[in-house]
Formats: sequence, structure tokens, C-alpha cells
Amino acid sequence: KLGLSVKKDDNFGEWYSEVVVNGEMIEYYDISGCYILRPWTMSIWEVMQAFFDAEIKKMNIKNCYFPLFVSPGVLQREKDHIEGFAPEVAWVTKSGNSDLDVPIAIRPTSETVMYPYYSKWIRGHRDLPLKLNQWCNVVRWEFSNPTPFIRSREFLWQEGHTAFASKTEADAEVLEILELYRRVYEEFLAVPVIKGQKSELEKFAGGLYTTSVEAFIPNSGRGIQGATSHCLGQNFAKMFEINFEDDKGEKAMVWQNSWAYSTRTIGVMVMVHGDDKGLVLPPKVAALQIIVTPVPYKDANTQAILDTCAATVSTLNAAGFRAEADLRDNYSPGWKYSHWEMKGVPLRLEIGPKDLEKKQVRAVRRDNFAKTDIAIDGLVEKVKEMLDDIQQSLFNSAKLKRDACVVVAKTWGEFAEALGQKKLILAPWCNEEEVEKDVKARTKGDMGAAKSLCSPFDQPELPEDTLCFASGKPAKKWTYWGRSY
Ligand SMILES: O=C1CCCN[C@@H]1CCCn1cnc2cc(F)c(Cl)cc2c1=O
Ligand SMILES: [Mg+2]
Repeated sequence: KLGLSVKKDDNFGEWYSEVVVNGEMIEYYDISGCYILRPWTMSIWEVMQAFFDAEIKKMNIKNCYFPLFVSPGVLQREKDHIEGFAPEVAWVTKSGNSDLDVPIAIRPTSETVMYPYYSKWIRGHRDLPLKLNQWCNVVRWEFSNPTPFIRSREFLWQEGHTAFASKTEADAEVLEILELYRRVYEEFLAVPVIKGQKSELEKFAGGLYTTSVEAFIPNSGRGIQGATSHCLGQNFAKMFEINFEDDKGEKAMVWQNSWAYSTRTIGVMVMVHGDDKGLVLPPKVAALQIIVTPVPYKDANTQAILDTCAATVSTLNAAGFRAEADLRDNYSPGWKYSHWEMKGVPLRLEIGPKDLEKKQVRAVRRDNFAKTDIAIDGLVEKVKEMLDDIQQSLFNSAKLKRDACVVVAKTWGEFAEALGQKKLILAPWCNEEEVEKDVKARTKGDMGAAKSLCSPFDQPELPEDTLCFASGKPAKKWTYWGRSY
């Protein structure tokens, strides 16, 4: 396993697919758009899952599991927005040699699977709020260029589906969940995101409004939806007759939300932090935070070096860190350095004869390659400090880089120029759907059209006479635009 054959800034697509394979996160599979998630990926997924699962349990949201298979009649219940998605529904049509009388769909999302039972279970206001989540896989047979983690035909996610007696409760939960998504990205993956609302054109067609956390990939100049939290209003309640007798004895429809994040989060993290030596993992999610490597020297006391490595690992593990020693004697120190750098391990501790003598270790950071000699005495404290600093500085540098990509555009000319420079564009918009469609039409091309990404909750000042960048009409709000995944 030598180094990468391309540089991140020279051939981003090729760099990405090599990094996820050489970093032992992904193995390509013989079915297009499907990928093997190796342990190095699953450990990252599990760290995020542990955090998010604990947080939703504090909100009294319960986990459940609904079937993978959807009967066709039920899937078509929500026909208005389904027809747009019909081509990506995967169907089971046979078992063994015999055809099924009725083909069965594989869930692309679970609204139509779950809501007939919400209707059955919700009778009176005492049955509310009903708040369920499931950790599962979904299948969408997409045809646009598949990319590990970012766009695959099967992916892992959580999908939350909640029902309330009032809109107020639903509105509050939408934002509570969105804040958890921000924390997943910013506190665990060290990726900056923008919280905002989707336009009418970009929102989930079956819902009332959509909020999202939007990330940005500087190398490709593309925005990417990081996670999404919808208020569904009473649309699904109407369709699936999910109503209840309220405390005044009146019949009322429930107010619902649905929200999800997926393994796409991991792809975003790789794209943002990776470098030309491979993965760069934020310590919070790294399966291995510290790798200890012996640097044996011809006549030095090799056994003492190996013993010190092992002892250092037990000390660090006892202190709650995820540390291992690479004591394999069939690989050189140099080989080990590039191997663990490729896998993105945040911190390496080298122990050679000199270090043994001085009762110290040589610490090497993965993010900036800084080398520091640390006394074995007080090692745990120093390692904690370094890992915290790596986590914070990964976020800080990603935020600086993302902010440097943001351009404010007030006219079409400025917008088009910024788009050509692969920027993330913040522009005043009249909020008219026709104008948004026009922007898409005018920017169509082999790089894909520009689209609205979100209108940030954190709105900059909008002076009275500000005009829309695209229509020249009075602007209503600031909105982020760009090409996207
Ligand atoms: O984004 C979320 C959060 C978690 C629960 N679901 C919603 C909406 C999902 C939209 N969506 C997304 N993709 C879909 C693909 C399909 F083939 C079909 Cl039939 C439907 C959909 C579809 O409704
Ligand atoms: Mg889709």
C-alpha cells in the first residue's frame, strides 16, 4: 500500500476514492453504487450514533424497527411527490424461481411504512406525542454518479418520525433536532455547517417546511446537505388519517416532523479534513486516537523499548483513550508512519533508545505534523491536551477555509463570477420560486446548475432598498446558493 497516486488539489474525485480505500474505510463492491463499510468506518458511525441516540433518548424518543419491505399500494399513498421518486424505488419481484403475485418495494424512506400504524395507534390526546426513531438502511436506486458515503444506492441512517397535538411542539422539536445535527458535525466531525431553511422548491415536497444543516466542500466548490429536519405539518395526517380526540373532545389532526442524518456525514468529514497523506480523523470520532510505535536501534535494548510501548498503551487506555501499539517486527518504522498517517490516526508516539533514556516519547500530530517530546511522567495530561487541540484546530481551519469560500453577490454578474470560481454564494433574493427556477435554468451546464442551499437563520442586515440578485425585485432574505452534490 504505497501513498496516494494523486494530490487532493489536482484530482479531487480520484483522491477521494483512493483515500477511502487506502484508509481502509471502504471496499468497492461488484454492484455499482454499493460499498462495503469496513470497521474503520463503522467505529466512526458508532461514535456518532452513541451520541445522537443518547440525546434523543433524553427527549423521550424511542427506537423501533419497521420492515424493510413496502407494499405497493401503501407506497403510492403519497402519490403527489412519489412520482418524482418512482424511478429510484427498488422492487422485489421474485422469490426463488417463482414470481411474486405483487412486487414488493424496498424502503427508500419510511413515511408510508410507518404512518398507517401511527393512524392505528393514535386515538386520543393521551397517545400524543408519539415519538419514534429507527436506525436502519434505505435503498434508492439513483443513477447519478455514485460516490462512497456521499451518494450510494444503499446507506445507513436514522429516521425520526414524531407526532404532536400542536404545531408549537412540532416547531420546537424541528429545531432541537437540527441543533443535534449541528453538534454531530461541529463537535464530532469538526466540520462547520450552516443552519437554515430550504426554499419552497428545494424542501421535502410532502412537508410544510424543511430545515437543514448545510456543509461546503472547498475542493469541489459544492454545497452538500448535511442533515435535514422537516416539519410535515398535517399533510401526512390528512393522507393517513392520523387524528385524535383533543382535550375538548374535538377531532383533530396531528402535527408531524421527520428528520434524518446518514453515513453521508462520514464522506463530508473525509472530504473536508483529508490531505495528500490520506485521512485526517478528528480525535472525537477516531477509532484509534493514538498509535505508539517502537523505533528499535541495532544494539539498543529492543525488549525494553517494546515493553515501554505496551506500558504506554495501557496507561493511555486506562485513562480512557483509544490507543494501540504497532509492535509488528515485519514492518519498518517508516512504513508504519505512512500506514497510520493514511488511516488518519490523530496522534503518533514514537519510542526509541534516546526516548527511553530520557524517559520521554516523541509525539507527532497528524493534522500539522508538529513534533513534540513529552515526558512519560504526565503523559496522559499532555496527550489529552494535544487531542483536544487537534479537534479544535481541525474545526477552526475548516471554518476559516469555508468562510474564505463565501462570496456576497448582489448582482447577476457578481453571482455568475463567484459561481465560476467555485464559491459559496450569499445573495439577497426576492424569494420567488419562478426566479429560483430561472437561476437553475441560467446556470445549467456540465457542472450542474446552481441551486438555493438554505436561507440561514442567522440573517445579515438587509437594507430596505436591497434588490434581488437575479430578478432585481425587492429582496426578501439572504440565501446561500451554489452547485451541490
Ligand atoms: O428526509 C427525510 C427525513 C427522514 C424521513 N424521510 C424524510 C423525507 C424523505 C424524502 N424522500 C427522499 N427520497 C425518496 C425516494 C423515494 F424513492 C421515495 Cl418513494 C420517496 C422519497 C422521499 O420521500
Ligand atoms: Mg434523492
